[in-house]
Amino acid sequence: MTERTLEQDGDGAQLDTVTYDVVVLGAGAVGENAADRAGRLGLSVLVVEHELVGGECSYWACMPSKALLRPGSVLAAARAVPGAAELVQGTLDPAAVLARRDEFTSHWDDHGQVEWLDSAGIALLRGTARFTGPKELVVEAEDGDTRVIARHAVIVATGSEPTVPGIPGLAEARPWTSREATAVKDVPASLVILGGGVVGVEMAVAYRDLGAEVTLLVRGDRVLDKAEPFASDEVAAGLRALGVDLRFGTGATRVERDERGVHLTVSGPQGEGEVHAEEVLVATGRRPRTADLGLEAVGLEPGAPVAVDDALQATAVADGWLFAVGDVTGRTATTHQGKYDARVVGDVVAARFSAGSAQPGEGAAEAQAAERDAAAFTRYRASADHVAVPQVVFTRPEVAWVGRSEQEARDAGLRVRAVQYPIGSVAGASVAADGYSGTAQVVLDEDRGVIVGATFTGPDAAELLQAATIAVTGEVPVDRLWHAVPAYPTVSEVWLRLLETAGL
Ligand SMILES: Cc1cc2nc3c(=O)[nH]c(=O)nc-3n(C[C@H](O)[C@H](O)[C@H](O)COP(=O)(O)OP(=O)(O)OC[C@H]3O[C@@H](n4cnc5c(N)ncnc54)[C@H](O)[C@@H]3O)c2cc1C
Ligand SMILES: NC(=O)c1ccc[n+]([C@@H]2O[C@H](COP(=O)([O-])OP(=O)(O)OC[C@H]3O[C@@H](n4cnc5c(N)ncnc54)[C@H](O)[C@@H]3O)[C@@H](O)[C@H]2O)c1
Repeated sequence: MTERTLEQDGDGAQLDTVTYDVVVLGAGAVGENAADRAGRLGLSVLVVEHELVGGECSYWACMPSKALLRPGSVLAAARAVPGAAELVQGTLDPAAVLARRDEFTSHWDDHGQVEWLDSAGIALLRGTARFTGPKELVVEAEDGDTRVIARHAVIVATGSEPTVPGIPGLAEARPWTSREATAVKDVPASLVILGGGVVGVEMAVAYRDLGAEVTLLVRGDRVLDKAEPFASDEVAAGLRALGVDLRFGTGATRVERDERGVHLTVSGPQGEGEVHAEEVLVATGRRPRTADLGLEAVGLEPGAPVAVDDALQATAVADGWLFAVGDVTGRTATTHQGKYDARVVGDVVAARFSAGSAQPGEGAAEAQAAERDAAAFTRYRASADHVAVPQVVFTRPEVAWVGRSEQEARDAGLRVRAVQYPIGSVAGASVAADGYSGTAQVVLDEDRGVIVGATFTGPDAAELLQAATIAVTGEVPVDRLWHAVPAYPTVSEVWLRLLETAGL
């Protein structure tokens, strides 16, 4: 049910007031999914968005970055197969790559996503939302402010934004963040990247493929510090093979920009030095977008993540009306995992506050009871976040992992054994590419006889991941996995080799 009224604000001005059952802040991929499911049993849902419907992933993150990376990977795949390789001459066509990227971002036009919201019966209010109290917000827009009241629940899905370290001169040097890197119109001749996390390594590959000279400064001693160490080493070797100037133990201490580009004073194992480039990309992590959200009006700390439980309910706010999901929680940092949480929070909100149920034959009271008493791994609890989060890094080699690394498993007190196999040794890999190079590893829980983590590197490693995610999430005993026969000759035959190596 939706209501619209005109009220007077403190200055006597007329203020449009709208009331919805559920209000979602942020129409990124995560907010859209949460809104969709929250409304499925008849609750009225409003989404507030101050930029583009579709959020970061559609316009400045997943989609454009993968559009920039894919052509280089296709070229490399063709070059690894004699017969095709001879026909692949020269390098990428940057203009064509950027044109295809523009198609992926719908030229930064969100009308297609707005149509989807309409078709799903979700209302959209454009403007910047700020809490004024529990279940109450003001949405500021150019054509005036609107007071928004949530009858039952507010779901915060405002995402995250890049951090820019306080290196002297960096902010004034107009650095790129992931936004500029993914929306680039002209490929610079040279790029220096700060940070060896996911954005840093993916953009190093993309810009090298597009013809730029790339320098990657990593303050620690490895890239991708959340990956298994062997995967970090393989990505580092891959970057160097592509011609990236990869420097470990190195940070920028000062940055200046003039008409020739950016000039960084860097400090590393060889002492102080200088790096010059046309542009500098800051890829040093992200923070939740909560600084200007009026969180203080509901007793939360502005700028901090909104902490939530497995039902995605805010843990520090009374009365069970506030929920949060996606990057803003600090709990997930990828679109797929944020959307998983969004499905959970949507179902939780729908069950708690609707007069109906999504389950055939189940009434509202039963749905509420089912949600209230929900155990882990039911549709009402985001349980996979703790044990089975998948991540793919689209470098060359690709890296894909799920669940716990060997070290994380040991730190959690599990008695584990890591089992590795070189993927290039299976018949399917030798068909896929000459000189296929990659590694598969599973982390076996010796006490329970199940896989608690897996990592794959190599061409198209991403496509090996879902089988591992199913094994980890389903806690499939390895004795039973033995009977999941991989087809011959596919790369998936590495599963058989892993199990044999484990002793089956
Ligand atoms: C370069 C890059 C590449 C990535 N690649 C991948 C990938 O390949 N795969 C993957 O799974 N993940 C990837 N990610 C991560 C992924 O982009 C994020 O996890 C995802 O976008 C988070 O979605 P979200 O809906 O939580 O936030 P967002 O997408 O940031 O959406 C939040 C929305 O809220 C709006 N908003 C914020 N504050 C307000 C306010 N006060 N009022 C109104 N609206 C507001 C914003 O405008 C935005 O539209 C990548 C990230 C980056 C930076
Ligand atoms: N393929 C994907 O799924 C994908 C792709 C890109 C980004 N993302 C998501 O986006 C998020 C943000 O990516 P990101 O790469 O910005 O963050 P990140 O946390 O992955 O990496 C940031 C890196 O910068 C380093 N760093 C931090 N401060 C620094 C400083 N002052 N100087 C030098 N280095 C510094 C950190 O040690 C870390 O290695 C990630 O959590 C990731 O999950 C996902």
